[in-house]
Amino acid sequence: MPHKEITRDEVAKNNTEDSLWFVIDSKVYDVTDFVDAHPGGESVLRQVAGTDATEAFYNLHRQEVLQKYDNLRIGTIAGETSKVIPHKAGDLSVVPYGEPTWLTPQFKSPYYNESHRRLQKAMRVFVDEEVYPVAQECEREGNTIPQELIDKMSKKGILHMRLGPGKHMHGVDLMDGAVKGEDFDYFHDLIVGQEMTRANARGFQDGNMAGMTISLTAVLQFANDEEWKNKIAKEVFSGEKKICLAITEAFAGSDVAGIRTTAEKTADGKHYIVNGTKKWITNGVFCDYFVTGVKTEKGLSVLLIKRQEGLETSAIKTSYSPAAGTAYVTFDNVKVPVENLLGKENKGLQVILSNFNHERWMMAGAVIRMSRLVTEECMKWSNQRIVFGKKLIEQPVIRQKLAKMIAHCEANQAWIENITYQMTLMPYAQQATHLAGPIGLLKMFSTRSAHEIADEAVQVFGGRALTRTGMGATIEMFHRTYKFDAILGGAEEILGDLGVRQAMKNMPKSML
Ligand code: HEM
Repeated sequence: MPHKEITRDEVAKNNTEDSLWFVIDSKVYDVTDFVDAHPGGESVLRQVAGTDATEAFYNLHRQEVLQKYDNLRIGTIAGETSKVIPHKAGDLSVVPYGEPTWLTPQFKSPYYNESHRRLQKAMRVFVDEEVYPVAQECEREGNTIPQELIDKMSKKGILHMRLGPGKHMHGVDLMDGAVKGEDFDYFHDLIVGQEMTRANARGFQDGNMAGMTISLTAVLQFANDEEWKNKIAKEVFSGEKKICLAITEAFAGSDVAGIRTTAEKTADGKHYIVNGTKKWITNGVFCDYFVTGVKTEKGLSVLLIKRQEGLETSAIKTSYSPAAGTAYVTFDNVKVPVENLLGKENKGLQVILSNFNHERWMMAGAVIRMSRLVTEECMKWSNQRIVFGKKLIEQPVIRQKLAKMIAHCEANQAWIENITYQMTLMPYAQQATHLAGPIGLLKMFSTRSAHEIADEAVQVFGGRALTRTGMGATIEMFHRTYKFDAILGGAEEILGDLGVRQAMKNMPKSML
């Protein structure tokens, strides 16, 4: 039926109570039975009955609406072809600046090779087909990630990849052979993070194993028993068990040393007894293991604590979706075997700090990608929306806003690629010495950019940026949630300060 050819005269005749047709982009829609269900109301559809409603439609809707309601399409106008480009899974954006330069055909990049391109393609298809629909539903309904998606990601090696390069990748099949585990580098890592962000659901983005990416690393690097480490890693990488990082407390956020949860050794020296609370614990609601910062006799220590009697979690309501599984965690005389100590007793700060750089770099990558998605939305909207009788893009003030947004996106992507390149050449310990500062500054700047971009995007979209559904949904979410990137993993001010302090360590002692 949809392939039927229909003339414009025929469409024009169907403008009655009993038969309501119109044309959008050379395709004919019969909305007779849809009028009652149309979220925008019945009268607006009757006004365009029998006519070409392309302009009216695109002034108010996203292209995806037509894909969703494709069952209303009854044919095409004889002799005409569609001008709208429908999105297919895996497609690159055709909007200028909608992709970073390395994914733009007319530009070259020194950083990416064929395996990066293969991985990008495979990830784009996977995110479009598998992650996006689940992410959107979880974000909307406030549900945490379904096991089915975790299992699919585990099979594709995505859980392994989220931890970055390392021994845990050796021999692992990644996206059906897109890249060998042994060859996986920080550019592959950047690609995975940036592609996953495109699911465009900020609460879900953290709910999608963010806890694992910042806590399992501590087990892999600091477990004191190889066999025990391998058992935990296997459980988590298979998706059977979930793990998160429990450091922050009501008493201490960026000020890690200020935590008050205690771990006292039992008289026989075989256990720690843990008491205290943790706040803002991403994924805590559904996790089996908690990599927990505790106060021991002479300093900070880190313990892997299993969910058990005495350990309770409750959901915290935040400004993003409960899909993140953000928890308040209480420990009441929780008994933990001493074998669960990560690193050395009282030397926990090193364990906690060791993963900060990767976490911050990863967060910067994500917010930079999300900023681009928002900029792309603004480019599309400005080109589509008619106000005061002309396209929004024809207003110089709008072009100024877009120029600013694009400049922020391009500057940040170029900076993160430069830092990523340095990371590929430095062992982890050297990264801490030379890159903790630049990564701190990058994260600070990328969230300052997000602040500017969110602000401008709301002005471009107007009222639609204030509603959670419809054309402005992406902007509404970004404006409501970009602060998670500005606070989590170290607040902007702390990171800026870290960057300058680290720079001053290399300042020559003599006056210059
Ligand atoms: C097959 C054709 C159509 C479908 C499937 C459709 C579907 C929808 C949907 C799902 C929404 C909710 C908002 C969103 O998700 O974007 C909506 C809103 C709306 N629609 Fe339609 N629509 C169609 C055609 C039209 C046409 C031709 C007009 C004529 C002007 C129209 C006017 C509106 C209005 C005024 C709103 C409210 C927009 C807002 O609040 O910003 N629709 N429509």
